Amino acid sequence: MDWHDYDAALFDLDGVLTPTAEVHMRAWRDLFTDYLTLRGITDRPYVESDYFDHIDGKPRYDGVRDFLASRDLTLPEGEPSDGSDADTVCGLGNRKNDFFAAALAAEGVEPYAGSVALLDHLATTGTKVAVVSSSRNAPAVLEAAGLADRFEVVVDGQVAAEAGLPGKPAPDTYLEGARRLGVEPGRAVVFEDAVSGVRAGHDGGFGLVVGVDRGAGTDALTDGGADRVVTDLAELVG
Ligand SMILES: O=P(O)(O)OC[C@H]1O[C@@H](O)[C@H](O)[C@@H](O)[C@@H]1O
Repeated sequence: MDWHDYDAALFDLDGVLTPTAEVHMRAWRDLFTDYLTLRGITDRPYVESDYFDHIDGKPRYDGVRDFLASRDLTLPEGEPSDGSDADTVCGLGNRKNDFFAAALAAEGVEPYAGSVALLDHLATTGTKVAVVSSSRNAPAVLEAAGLADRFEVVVDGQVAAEAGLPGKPAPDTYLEGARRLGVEPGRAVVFEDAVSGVRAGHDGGFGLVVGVDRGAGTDALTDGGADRVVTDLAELVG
């Protein structure tokens, strides 16, 4: 990998820089297992592949809506300010966030060592870096992981909602990250562990889309638009 071929690297956060995709995954499992059980829906319980097929990488309320649609269920949209007990798309998403916040507070977060090694390397090559995450928790996770100071540009779920940008798999948040860095998408590399995210990078016309396989699978990431797939970002050092 010759980093002089590129001006910037845009990183997804959960599952790329920090192992928090797993924390989100558990929170979604707890939410939907409770939800389906309480409603007596037992014919198709929540299973692990539901996360990768319907939720992974998408903004909070899109994840709720898309999972419910997989079970032919719909709920009123509600408002982001809905309490976590509201039977709305936003209420369920906020309930999931209660599970996520509790786990983050209890467990803390350490970044992936290989990802830190790549960030250290990019600091020496002068490559610009940004975080592009669907999560509204991205600033808190970056802070908890000790990575916040490394990124001047962070396009997170809250920023996207305020700017009216559609979330992944739409390319808009990655394009906004490149715009804020002042680089052409064709000269930037996207790092993503979710199929929705590699699709966003591919459709945004980025110079290279790297799939990071943390469980989605090489085939799914390649089919989604990844140009190459790695299991650790240290593979891209030097
Ligand atoms: O609910 P939040 O923190 O805004 O996160 C939304 C999504 O953020 C993404 O980064 C994760 O891959 C998803 O699993 C998560 O659901």
